[in-house]
Amino acid sequence: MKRAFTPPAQHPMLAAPKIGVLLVNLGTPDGTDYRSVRRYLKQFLSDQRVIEIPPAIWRVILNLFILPRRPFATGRAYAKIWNHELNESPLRTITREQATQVAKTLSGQVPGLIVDWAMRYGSPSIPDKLEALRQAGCDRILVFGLYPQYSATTTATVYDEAFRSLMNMRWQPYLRTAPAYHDEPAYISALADSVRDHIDAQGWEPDMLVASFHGLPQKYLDKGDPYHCTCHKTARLLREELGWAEDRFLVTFQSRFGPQEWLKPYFDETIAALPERGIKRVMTITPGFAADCLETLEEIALEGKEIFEDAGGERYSMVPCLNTRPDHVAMIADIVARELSGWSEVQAEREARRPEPVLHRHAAE
Ligand SMILES: C=CC1=C(C)c2cc3[nH]c(cc4nc(cc5[nH]c(cc1n2)c(C)c5CCC(=O)O)C(CCC(=O)O)=C4C)c(C)c3C=C
Ligand SMILES: [Fe+2]
Ligand SMILES: [Fe+2]
Repeated sequence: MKRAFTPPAQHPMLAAPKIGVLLVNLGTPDGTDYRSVRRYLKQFLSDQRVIEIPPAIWRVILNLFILPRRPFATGRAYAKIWNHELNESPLRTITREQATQVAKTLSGQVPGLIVDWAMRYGSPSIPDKLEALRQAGCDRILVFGLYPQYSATTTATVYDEAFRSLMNMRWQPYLRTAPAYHDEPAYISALADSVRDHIDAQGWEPDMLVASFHGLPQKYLDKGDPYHCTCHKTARLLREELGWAEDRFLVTFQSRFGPQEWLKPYFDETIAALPERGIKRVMTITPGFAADCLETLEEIALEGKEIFEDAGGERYSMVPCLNTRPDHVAMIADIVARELSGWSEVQAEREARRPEPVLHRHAAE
């Protein structure tokens, strides 16, 4: 006689299967106070993809020389750009809004899709969000690093963390990662349109457009990180899309950290030297950042203006990051849709087969 199978009480019940998308940016502290910034910096700067000094030596330097002091200065910098209304950093506000907008854009296109967001450092964390997506029924998840230019220090560490999170799951979702998009035509044209829109809004033409990318230690380029080359490719494509001459466009690298040599030319030195060459009206753009953050709002918009004006510059303005511009949201949504190829068809079939949400059932039942 056939006996009915009784699943154990703790047997997982699976919600109707769905597809998840997790947009991930770098991260940010929970507050501007010493403790919050220290916690964030400790996690960030303990990442061996970011700091390649042997861990035993680096731990001593980090704990004795960096963490006792740097959180004060970094906290003061965050305080200048903090979103007081929501009590969070602009990077967090913008990333959340990007996820909401991408979800809206794709809602009619891909059935059963959940779009969420996470931060590589700080909260909400990648493991927490992957677990939440799994709980919501996502058995296939696309992780999308919000970095236009691939670097081991950014893109790779996001994907490392995502795969590491799966190590703790008994029932893993299937994971895909989205490629960086430094030369996507839609990204380049959104950048060019953002420059044109900014010039219109400001009502003046710059003598020079300075494209500033976050720096890396020169050593990482020497060891094979492709980031430097892809930054230059983005910049060249942007200049060509704008139709500007080479002498009206510069590429620089910002945000040096530590005493070693970083990618050159350095942003601060470059803009300080422009006024004496007669270049008095400058606009800056930061194509390497998908969202405005400390590095753009404080370092480029505020500090950069001060450096340029102290050196005799007359007009200075930063083109905002692509943030939630409709062309940026559409570009992200298009890449997501492309990278879900195959999965969206499977999902459409699942939806067609199953009008009602179905709980997990055993074949023997
Ligand atoms: C966009 C690409 C980025 C690369 C490449 C990158 C490399 C990199 N960064 C540090 C050290 C710091 N970065 C900090 C802030 C920060 N970095 C990025 C992006 C890239 N970093 C962003 C978007 C932000 C801002 C986050 C926000 O909340 O707004 C900081 C913290 C601030 C400070 O204390 O100065 C540090 C430190 C290294 C060492 C590195 C490559 C090796
Ligand atoms: Fe950084
Ligand atoms: Fe290069």
